[in-house]
Formats: sequence, C-alpha cells, structure tokens
Amino acid sequence: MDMKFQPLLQEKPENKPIIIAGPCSAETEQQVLQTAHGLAGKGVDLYRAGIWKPRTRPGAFEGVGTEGLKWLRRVKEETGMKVTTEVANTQHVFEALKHQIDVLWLGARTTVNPFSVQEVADALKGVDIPVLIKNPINPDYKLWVGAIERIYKAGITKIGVIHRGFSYHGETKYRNVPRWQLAIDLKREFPDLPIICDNSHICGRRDILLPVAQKALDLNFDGIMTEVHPDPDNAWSDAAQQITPSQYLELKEKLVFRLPTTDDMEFLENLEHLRHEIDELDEELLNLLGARMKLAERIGEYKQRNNISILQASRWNEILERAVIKGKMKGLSEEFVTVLLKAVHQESINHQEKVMNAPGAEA
Ligand SMILES: C=C(O[C@@H]1C=C(C(=O)O)C=C[C@H]1O)C(=O)O
Repeated sequence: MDMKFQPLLQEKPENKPIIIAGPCSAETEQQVLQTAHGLAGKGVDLYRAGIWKPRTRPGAFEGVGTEGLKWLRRVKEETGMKVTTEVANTQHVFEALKHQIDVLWLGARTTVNPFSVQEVADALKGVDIPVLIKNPINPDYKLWVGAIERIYKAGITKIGVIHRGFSYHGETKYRNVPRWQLAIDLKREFPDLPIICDNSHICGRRDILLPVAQKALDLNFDGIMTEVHPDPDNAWSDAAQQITPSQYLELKEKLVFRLPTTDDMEFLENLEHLRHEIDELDEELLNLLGARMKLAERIGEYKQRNNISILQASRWNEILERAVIKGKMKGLSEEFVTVLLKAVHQESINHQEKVMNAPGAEA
C-alpha cells in the first residue's frame, strides 16, 4: 500500500528529534503535575502518561481512567507541553479527543490484534490527530505494517511508530529485545515514517537507558520516548525502568543527536570514495559465494551418485569452529560469523538439494 505521511508535529523543525517523556502511568494529579513541571521548558515536545493500562495479569494497577485526562489537560495549560496517551478502543478515543489530548498512541498489546486496531481506526475516521503505533509484542513485521495501514486508511496521515522491543523467552539483558533490524526494515520501506525509540520498554532497567537511546539515534531514529517519574522506586507500574526528571534531563544532555545527512562537499566526497570500496568488496564477496556454491553443487553430484546424505555434521562443525576462531582474529564477532556461516551452509544445502533431486539426476 502506497502511503504518504505528513510531519507528526507541524511546529517541529525538520531533522530535530521528537522528545517524549513522562510517567508510565498517571497515578495522582500531584504526581502528573510534579513530573510535568520537572520537564517543562526543557525541550520535551510531548508529555506522555498512561491512563488505561493493559496489564499482563488482573489485579495490577490498571490506570486511573478518564479522571487522569483532566490532569493531562492541566499539564497543557500550566506548562504548554503537548500531551499524549495510549488508546485501545472506541471509548478511549472518544474520551481522549473530548479532553483535547494532542497525540494518541496504540500499545504493543493493541497492535497485535487487528480487531482492536480496526476499532481504533474506525473511531478515528474524519479526525485530524497524530497517531503513534507501537510495534506488536512479537517480532512480526507485517503485523506492525498492517496496523499502520489500518490507521492510514482511516484518513490519518500524521503517523509515527514507536519501537519498544519484542518479547523474548531466553536470558537477555533487555526487558524486550530490540531486534533493530525490524526498525531498519521499516525505515527502508517507509523513509518518511518517523520512528521513535521507547528505550524504557526495551531496557526495563535504568542503567542501560542511555546506550539504547544513543544506538537509536545512531540508527537515524526520529525521536526518543522515556518514562519519567518523581519517585521511580514507588511507581505504581514499571518501577524498575523509570527515572526522575533530573536524571532524565542529565541523560538527554548526554545524547548525541546525529543528522541524517549533510551537504558538506568534502564529507560527501570522502564518503563516496569509501562507499565505492565497499561496493567493490561486496561484489567480490558475491563472486566468492557464487563460486563456493558451484563447488557445493559438484559435491552434490558426487553424493548423488554414491547415495550419500547432504548434511555432514562433523564437517560442518569443523568449518564453523574454524571460522569463529579466524573471524575473532579479524575482529568479527562470534554472533556475526555464526549467523553468516549458517546462512551460507543453508544455501549450500539448497544448491545440493536441487542438483540431487533434479529430474534425471538418478540416471
Ligand atoms: C558441501 C558439503 O555439504 C554440506 C555443506 C557444507 C558446506 O557448504 O561447507 C558442509 C557440510 C555439509 O553439511 C560437504 O559435505 O562438504
């Protein structure tokens, strides 16, 4: 689907990151206003607070509901900051619009469900409001794009996405693993679609908020969304990942904001030169890989004639172990070498399968 997006915030100069901060949840009027005053006038474009909280299990704090929207309105009046909250159904949209919330967002648990996304989209028909769409909990690129398309088809063109990481069962330092590649894919397919990094939900802890936000900026993300609370340890939700307004401002100071590009001729010429060298190496890599597959095909022919299986685990092990060691000496990570070699091995198997199972191969 061909989509043309408009800038999320009209007044925001191009190439300046969109800064979103505020508590995970609105808890009390005092907490909402105290946090807002700690952030006002400090370059925060949008003040966030969850009013309706989808929780994993019942009984946890599920948000203050409509009452909290009045507190957000006071934030607007008293600080001049725009405000944003999460909506998940028709009633949320209706209440948020009634209380002049400036920007809406769809949460990860909503994006996973096309029925819910469609309900929100239908409620938004004919309304001109920016909408941010968080990635679905599971790393399903198409589901994420599907949610964007549903909102777009409702006539909303000020759309952005929020990358909040993906649920993962194994051991990891993150609460939600980033899988940056999905965000990079989105950038490639929709260059005009702003991507905002929710470092709080990716990290789930305070000590790595800065490197994750910086990584997002290095990947040319268009903004950062961070949870801020006046008393994080006693927050009613997501206590481990929230930081105080002053800690937040310190973090923001440390971030290095990058430009997507420049018109500096010297820089562009040097870049061009180095990129030319990369292109040549890429070409060489492909030639080598092509030649390697030709050899695999010859091995496939022998195996076929002698009725030998394609997969040879001990040989494959040897190759992988050797490559990891050699790779390390060349500064290549084990993770990269493993992923790369596994892909090469799979392609080699595919080539052999084709040769060995081709019609007439038995003859
Ligand atoms: C090419 C072979 O077949 C398979 C593919 C391999 C490769 O591409 O290097 C290695 C071992 C096998 O699993 C082989 O047996 O050598």
